[in-house]
Parts: sequence; C-alpha cells; structure tokens
Amino acid sequence: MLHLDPVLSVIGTNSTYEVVYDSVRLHSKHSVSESFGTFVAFEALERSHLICFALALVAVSSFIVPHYQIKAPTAGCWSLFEPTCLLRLRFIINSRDIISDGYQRFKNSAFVVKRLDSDLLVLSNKYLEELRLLPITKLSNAHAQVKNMLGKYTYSTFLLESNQHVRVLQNHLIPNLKTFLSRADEELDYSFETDVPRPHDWTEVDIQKILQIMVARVSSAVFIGNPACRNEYWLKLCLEFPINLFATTFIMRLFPPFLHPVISWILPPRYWLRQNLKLGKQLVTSMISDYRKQSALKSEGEVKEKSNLLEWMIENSSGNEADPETLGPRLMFLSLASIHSTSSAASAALFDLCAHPEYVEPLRQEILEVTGGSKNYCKEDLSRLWKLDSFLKESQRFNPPILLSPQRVALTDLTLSDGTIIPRNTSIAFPSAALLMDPLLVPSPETFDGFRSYRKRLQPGESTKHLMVSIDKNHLYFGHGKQACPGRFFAANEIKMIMIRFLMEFDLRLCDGKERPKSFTVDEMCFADPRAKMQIRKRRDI
Ligand code: HEM
Repeated sequence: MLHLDPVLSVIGTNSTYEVVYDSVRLHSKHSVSESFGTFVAFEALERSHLICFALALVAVSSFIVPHYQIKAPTAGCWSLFEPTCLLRLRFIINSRDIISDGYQRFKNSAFVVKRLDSDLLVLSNKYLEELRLLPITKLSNAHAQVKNMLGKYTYSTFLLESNQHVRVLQNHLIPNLKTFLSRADEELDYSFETDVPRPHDWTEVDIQKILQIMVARVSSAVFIGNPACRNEYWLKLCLEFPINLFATTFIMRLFPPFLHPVISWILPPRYWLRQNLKLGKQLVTSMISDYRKQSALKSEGEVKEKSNLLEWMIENSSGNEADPETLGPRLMFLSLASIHSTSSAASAALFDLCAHPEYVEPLRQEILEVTGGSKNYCKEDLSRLWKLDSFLKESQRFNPPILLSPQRVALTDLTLSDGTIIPRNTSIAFPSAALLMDPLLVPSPETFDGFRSYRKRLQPGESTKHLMVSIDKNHLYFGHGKQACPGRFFAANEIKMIMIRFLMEFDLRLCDGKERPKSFTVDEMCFADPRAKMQIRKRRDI
C-alpha cells in the first residue's frame, strides 16, 4: 500500500509541491470545464480574423500534408472544384456527414477522408478479418495513436518503445478483475459520499463533471492504490492532462508541419502539458520510492496483498520501463485511455435513461432480482444483468466516442487478398459509427431500443453474444482484433456499478424544458455538450 504523506515528503515539502501544481493550475485554469474553456477561448478572438487565419493556414498545410498513393475515391466533396483545403477544414466540424457520404457510396470497398494533418484510408469492414491476422510489426495501433497525438510534440513517442500499459491490463487487471472491481466499488462508495449530492428535491447537477471525478477516483484506486488515489493533485492531473493533450494536438494540426517546431514552443496548452508531465513524474517517483521502502520492510515469506497496477508495473519491467521518466507518463496515458472514455459512456447512458424513462422500472427490477437489493452483491453477478448490458450497448450505439475505429498505420506495404494495395505509412481506419446506424445491419437504427440485444440473447444459442463488450466486424466500439481495448471488461463493469447506484438510489430527469443534450464532433472524435446538466433527487419510494 502506498501512503500519501511519505509520498509528499520524498518529493519535498507540500509547498514545493503546491508551487509546481500552482504553476500548472494558474495556467491551466484549474478545472476541467475551464480547461476545456481555454481550448475554445479562441472564440474570444475576432471571429472573422480567426477564420481568415485558419483558411490561410489550411491552404498552406493542404499542400504539405502527406499524400499517399492511395487508389480510392475521396468522400464528402461538394463538387469536383472544391479546394482540398476547404474539404479538410470542413472535416473538423462536418466529419459525420463526410464519413457517411463515403460509407453510403463505398462501404464495400474503400474511401479516403481528408483530415487537416493527413489522409485516412477508410476500409470496408470486410477486410477486418484478414487484417486482424497481421502482426503489430506490420499494422500498428500504437503508431496510429502517436501519429494522431502528434507524438513528437506531445511527449508520447515512448508509447512506441514498450507496451507495458497494455501488458499490465492483459496480465494483471483482467485475470484479477473480480478483486479490482471490489476495490473499484469501495472507491465508488467514497465518491458517492463525497461527490454526489443527495437532495430531497429536484436539483440540477453537472453530471459529467461528477462522473469524471468519480471515474478518475476509481481508476486511480486500481492503478495506484489507496490512499494515493485520494491525492487531489493526482486526480486533477488525470483530468487535465487529456484536455491539454487534446488542445495541443488540435491546435497544432491547424498549422503546416514545417511550422510545428516553432508553434510548439509558444503554444500554452503544450506548456501546461509539460507541467502536467513534470508533476506526474514527481508523484510517480515518490510512489515508486515509497513502494520500494515498504517492500524492503516486509519480512520474507510475508504474504503480500494483491498489488495495484503500478506495483505490477514496477515488478514486471524490463529496460527503462520502471524509470519514473517513462512510468509517470505511462500511467498518465493509461488514465487518458480510461477516464474520459468511461465517464463519457456513463454520462451518455444516464442522459439516455432520462430521455427514455420507461426503462427505469424494468432495470431497477432486474437489479433487485440479481443483487437482492444488497450493496455487497458478488461482482460476478454483474454479468447476469442482461437488460442493463443491453441498455448500455444501445447507448454506445448512439454515443460512440469516435466515428472511425479502429485505426492503424501500415508499417510496411500491404497487399490485401483482393489486390487492394496499402502503401507503407498509410493511416487506415474503419467506419465504426456508420456501421452502427446502417439499416441493413440494425433494423430501425434511429430508434433507441434499449432491449435490442437483450431480446437477441434470449434466442437459442445466442446468450453469450451481443454483449456490451462483444467485438465483431459490425461492432467496433472497442476496436478490433488483438489490439482491441484491453480495458473494456473493467470499463463495462465499472459503468454497470455506477448505473446500479444511480438507478437504485436516485431519481433522474432532464432539466426543465430541455431535450436530451446533443453531442458534437471535432474531426472524427465525438464529445457530449460540456454544458449539459441533469436533475437528480434522492429516491422517495424506498
Ligand atoms: C467506455 C470506455 C472505453 C472505450 C469506449 C474504449 C475504447 C477504446 C478503443 C476504441 C481502443 C482502440 C482499440 C483498437 O485500436 O482496436 C482502445 C484502446 C485502449 N484502451 Fe480503451 N476504452 C475504454 C475504456 C478503457 C479503460 C477503462 C482502460 C484501462 C483500464 C482502457 C485502456 C486502453 C488501452 C491501454 C488501449 C490501447 C491498447 C493498445 O495500444 O493495444 N480503455 N480503447
């Protein structure tokens, strides 16, 4: 177990620590929504100037972005005469329509979408099976992530050197899922006491913010253990780091690559990102040192409690994997992969519940039947919540975090079985969100049918299929193949535990006169409206 006070004393006095944090806080405006505000603070500039400036940059960069010899039609062009730079610019806010155009016309072959920083070859899902068999040395998702994040400028190229953050999930989290879910549940108890108000009357709450901190707490309990997970500085870092990284990447993509070295030095979010990483490294250094001290004190033969992910990473490292220089950022990237994705999925599900209140009673009934109304239900029972699983899967269908998943980079020239050639360095992607709304695959796709998968599972021989975590060529929410999301089993159960608490302890509804909040896209990424709130009250009927 890690203790916070020694942790702080190792890195120096609290005040030293706070100075470092304060410099981050000062610049990053402290809170998540405010940091998001920084990202859109460009609105403060005269809008017309900004548009002219952006158009000029896009025009320049569209001549400079890499053009691969991809033999595939381009999606979303207004006309033959539309300048490529305009198409690239439109992709920022219009990606859904552009991808949908490509999907309608070329869903059985391939098409290209033009993003500001590069072209993406969007392939039919019929190729997934053969691509799945290719080794990571030929087709890599880590390279796609690093390329998307402009790794050189966001300090993320170390992800190409080792996949320790994936190994720890595959070799430690998944085999010990039940233990870690119990830990997660303990931290949820704390979060519900600390972060969630329990009003007797309807009260508006910022549910997205609540869920972000809740999931940050739970992930941290599993990643670094208790009490380190209660460290407010660490929690804030986990929430701010992804936003600063996203803002850095997004703004830099607006500029042609030859300007990146200059821009990167003057870009405020990149400075905050650097501060985040600096602080993250300091904290992790202390955690490592604390862990080593405690391990040395343990008498031989003493049975060690099952460790958190950090301890596993220290014990199972090779090369420089256990150095704080890489372990700190790696833990922060693990938080990046887990926190916003999970909290967004949970808040989308709660908004869907408010928009479709007819599901509340059947879901409560199922929870009562499975858990017997006890808070200490066995975590294996979560798999018996078929209706809840189905509801969450339907919510995923309407609220994917990304329109194009999975994404890979070809590390060698590839020739597919039908002769399609994918040149080396091509970024490829699959139209995951369009597949989920295809009427040939999903009857009445525009209708939210929360028990769609539940009914399918009731059919003979189908009970283990159609799960929230199931992956097949039409369901790419968690990616595909060997490189699919290794955190999905944990995420699905965590979301179910959160839903159980909200369903059983609260009434929920949309704010007066408001519709279910819409999501918006930036490039192929999807976001919920950060201003969206809901109303909750403590349940009166129990
Ligand atoms: C609802 C929540 C989540 C969603 C929607 C999600 C989605 C995804 C997707 C689409 C990928 C890319 C897969 C591919 O390329 O085939 C991915 C990768 C990854 N996810 Fe998740 N994820 C979620 C939760 C989590 C959690 C809780 C963790 C950690 C505990 C996690 C850790 C990772 C990691 C480490 C990778 C990179 C895998 C690799 O590089 O091979 N994710 N996730």
